[in-house]
Amino acid sequence: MFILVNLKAYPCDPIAVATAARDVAEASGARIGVAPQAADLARVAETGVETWAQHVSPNGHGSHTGSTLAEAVADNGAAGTLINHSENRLKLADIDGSVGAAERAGLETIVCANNPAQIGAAAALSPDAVAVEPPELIGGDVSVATADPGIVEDAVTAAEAVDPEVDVFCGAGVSTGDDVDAAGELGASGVLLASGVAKADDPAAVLEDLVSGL
Ligand SMILES: O=C(CO)COP(=O)(O)O
Repeated sequence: MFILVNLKAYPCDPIAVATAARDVAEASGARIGVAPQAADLARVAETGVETWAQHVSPNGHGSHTGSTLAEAVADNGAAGTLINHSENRLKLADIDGSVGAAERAGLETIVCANNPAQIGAAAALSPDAVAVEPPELIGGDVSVATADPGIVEDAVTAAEAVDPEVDVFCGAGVSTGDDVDAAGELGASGVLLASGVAKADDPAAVLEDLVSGL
């Protein structure tokens, strides 16, 4: 299971979380990534943790003010990028463009989607993974695997029908090792989470619990 911690724009210390994630990953052998704000990518990557961007733009170099260039993200140490997070939704053509830009820059890609129908559409763009995150469960206390297990199973089925090579992750409300285990039992091969770690008093303790069943 891949555990990707999305720091969003939470007011946490990205270096403290990244250092804790690196240490827990090394001690446990689990794969843990951290996705900080774009401006923090290089500092987070310097900790040695697997570093992800929260977004890349569909465009390449040129007159595109305000872009997050996939090439710049890769040059600053990111291994991969989220695309189309529920809080940063893109048009279909731009999701396609961002997947292409990320792949040209050598980044791994996870395209987020709200429901199984969108998961099927996202899988058709051939990212490395898709992630189902019901918006109403994001930031809540109950994990998607508990609150709506059917949406995870249906997302796995939808992606499999389009492209069996595309991994399926899930996210929203994930904060414990039991949540990670439940997601795996439903067919997910990774989880995205944010508030459970970014808002924790002791992120290292939460990360240790998250990997405890792996
Ligand atoms: O949006 C998410 C991860 O990308 C999930 O957020 P929470 O873990 O805070 O529910």
